[in-house]
Amino acid sequence: MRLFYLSGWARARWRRRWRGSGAVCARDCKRSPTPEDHARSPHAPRRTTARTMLNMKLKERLALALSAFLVLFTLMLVVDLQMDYGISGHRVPLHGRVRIGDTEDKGRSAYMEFRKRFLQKSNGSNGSREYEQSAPSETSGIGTETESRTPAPPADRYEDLQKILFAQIQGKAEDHTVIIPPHRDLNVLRPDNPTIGEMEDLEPSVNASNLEKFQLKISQHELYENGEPLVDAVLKDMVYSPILHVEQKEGGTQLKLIIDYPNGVQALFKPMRFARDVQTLPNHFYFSDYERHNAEIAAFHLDRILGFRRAMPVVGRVLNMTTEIYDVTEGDILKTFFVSPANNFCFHGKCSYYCDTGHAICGNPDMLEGSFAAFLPSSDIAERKVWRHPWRRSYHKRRKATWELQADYCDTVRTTPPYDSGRRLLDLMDMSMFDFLTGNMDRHHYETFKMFGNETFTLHLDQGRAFGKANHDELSILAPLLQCCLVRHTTLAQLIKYHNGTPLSKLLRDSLKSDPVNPVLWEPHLAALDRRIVTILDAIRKCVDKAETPLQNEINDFV
Ligand SMILES: Nc1ncnc2c1ncn2[C@@H]1O[C@H](COP(=O)(O)OP(=O)(O)OP(=O)(O)O)[C@@H](O)[C@H]1O
Ligand SMILES: [Mn+2]
Repeated sequence: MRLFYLSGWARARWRRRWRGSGAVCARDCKRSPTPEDHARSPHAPRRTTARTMLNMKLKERLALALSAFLVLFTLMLVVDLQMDYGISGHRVPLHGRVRIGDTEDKGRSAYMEFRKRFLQKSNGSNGSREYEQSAPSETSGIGTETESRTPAPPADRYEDLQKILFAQIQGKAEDHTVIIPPHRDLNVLRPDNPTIGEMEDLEPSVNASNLEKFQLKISQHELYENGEPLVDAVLKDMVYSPILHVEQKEGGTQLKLIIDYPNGVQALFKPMRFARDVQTLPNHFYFSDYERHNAEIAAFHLDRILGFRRAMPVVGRVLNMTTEIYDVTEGDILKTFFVSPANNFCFHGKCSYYCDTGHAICGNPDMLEGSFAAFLPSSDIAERKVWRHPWRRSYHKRRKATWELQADYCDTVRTTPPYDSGRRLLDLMDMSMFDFLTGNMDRHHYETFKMFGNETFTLHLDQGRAFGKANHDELSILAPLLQCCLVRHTTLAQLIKYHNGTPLSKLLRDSLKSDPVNPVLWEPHLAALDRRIVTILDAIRKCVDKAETPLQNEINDFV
């Protein structure tokens, strides 16, 4: 209504315009029309048509009328289909969800839509919004039976998956092909679980640092035990110990510093570049994304909450760039320090990405926040093996990786050592879920400790590119899980526990409160965790359904 209301001022302007144009016409229309005017006149063609009609025979006139009627009727049908007036008897719900590029599924989705509406009606509820919201768009491809038979539940508690977990605890469903029960999982069985200290016959010296003690306690199946008090001790040392020396770490793509503390303690430092709410640039590929120090901190906490314990302890700390970096370093890096136009102290170091004046790391004015990751044991004590990740991305802006092109890629991986037996493939499934939760697309390699052979855990190293897009869930990170349809009983149990109980976002938020640079994560990143858990659980459910009724679900492939 407001649109049609004209103020006094506007009305006056409006009238003036009309009067103005009328005046123009009155002036112009006085002169005799030229042939050009004739052609322009709206009456000219109408007059010609009438004359032609008169000259026609009756038969021709009838044929013309019939054609006109047919054209009109066709037009009506088209309008009917679009607007659902019901003339054609073909009803398409006006607000029905339309899926683009889903030609095969047309019949089925129409059926699903009907069933959904029918069930809601008969249930007398208005739960359609909740239903739509509880169905994650990424995995709600072709509806499963579970989706259709549920009359808009307020929240899906994944009771079907819980049933399998319960059966496995009671010693049933032991040969499940998707959910691997504890008694078939070497991470649970742990027939042997020696520590690095035991393997190397090393004991911490009398005045050993907390980190040295921690390193010697790293075992075949995890970095540290659940509740290990040394974790907190190591974190505290990295925050409160004086920094004796700093040098740039060789290798790697982006700037990192090695921090030396007293007593031989070392940490890997990644500097803060942006505020917490700065997201990955939309036109940046994962491989040209900047590293985020807070992602390293949050990922350590998340890895611990999920019970993996495969990430080294990481903590945040604010440094004085003058006394804690510039004064205690030497070499080429010194030449890269400068004072910015905003009077902040900056440096850029030397590395293959973003190590130039345009991408400098700047303090405020000389206080710089960063992440400090406890150092892994040196290669003299525990050498590491670097593995190419089978689901590595192409790291090329146009090329695709093999796993993106082959739907049965997992069959190849499953039959190739070390993925054909033991815990390794299950570890990659965990890593895929961990990375999906954090949005980390940068898992090109992974590392293990050589001394433990193949039956050892995979380290969760380098989470610098995680937590970059809070509102985007990158389903391709789940490709290992989606293509192999394999998950540890223990991992699934954890995910269901967080989904049905205290949300993962809350647990992580609470855990991060102990960090000196808290708040570590932007809230939307925390919210994303709860949303992504649902996607993972949906994916596992689809795998289970597919395993139980393979033919019916053949078309339900995700990737
Ligand atoms: N906590 C640690 N202690 C000791 N060394 C580490 C630690 N974390 C990582 N490293 C080593 O440093 C290397 C580089 O670290 P990281 O992967 O985090 O940096 P990066 O610049 O992201 O590397 P890239 O660009 O190759 O991914 C790793 O491959 C690993 O071998
Ligand atoms: Mn990296």
